[in-house]
Amino acid sequence: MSVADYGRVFATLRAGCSEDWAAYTHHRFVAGLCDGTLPRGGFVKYLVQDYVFLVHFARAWSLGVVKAETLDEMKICARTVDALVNHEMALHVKTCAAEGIDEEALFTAKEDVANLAYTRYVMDAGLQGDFLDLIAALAPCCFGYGEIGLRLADEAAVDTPYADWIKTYADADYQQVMVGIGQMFDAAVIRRLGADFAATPRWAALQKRFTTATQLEAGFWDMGLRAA
Ligand SMILES: Cc1ncc(C[n+]2csc(CCO)c2C)c(N)n1
Repeated sequence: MSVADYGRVFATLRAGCSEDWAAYTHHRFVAGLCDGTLPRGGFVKYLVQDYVFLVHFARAWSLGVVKAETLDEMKICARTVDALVNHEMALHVKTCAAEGIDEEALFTAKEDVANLAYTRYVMDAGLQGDFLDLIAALAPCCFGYGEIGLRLADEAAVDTPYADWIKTYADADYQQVMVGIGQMFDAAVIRRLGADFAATPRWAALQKRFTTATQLEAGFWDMGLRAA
């Protein structure tokens, strides 16, 4: 498994904002997860905020069901909503429970503005635009964490206390979900814009959605470091 398996659309968008992409995926917060030097307080603050993030992301993926034009698009979006609310959030609940934070406290946690800005930006991309606008804004989250998970599984210190987090995103089943999302993205873009999608007049606007969401991901890590 490698990022090459995430598809052509993602590869093109990633190459279209390589500096922002590097700032997101090689952020100091990520380096701290990798070598274990990230302060625990920063990680817990991040996880609490990330729980709220996933609640709103599940809403945005649900909007994908509404905006889908094919059954395959609908299935992938519905499956992702299920993965988020019934599986991915379990990591947050388990880790936070060990810190004395229960799920009710997670659900009602006060959102940091960097968190709020990101999820509402994605939601608005989908409300204002069509399915492609929505998925361009959703993409950095999926493929960025997939890419980070794969890299950290190789590079992480054996004794990093963040091995559970890394395992969640490097996990083969999880990677397969990312590959499925990447295939759906490719099909959705080619269906609407054609195989030469990057040469179409719409492409710049879709790249902008992806780049902005990538910058908001970096801002999310910054928030975790502010708490540390
Ligand atoms: C700030 C932030 N960005 C991305 C993810 C990872 N993520 C969230 S939804 C999703 C798609 C389906 O699981 C993925 C990979 C996260 N947890 N927190």
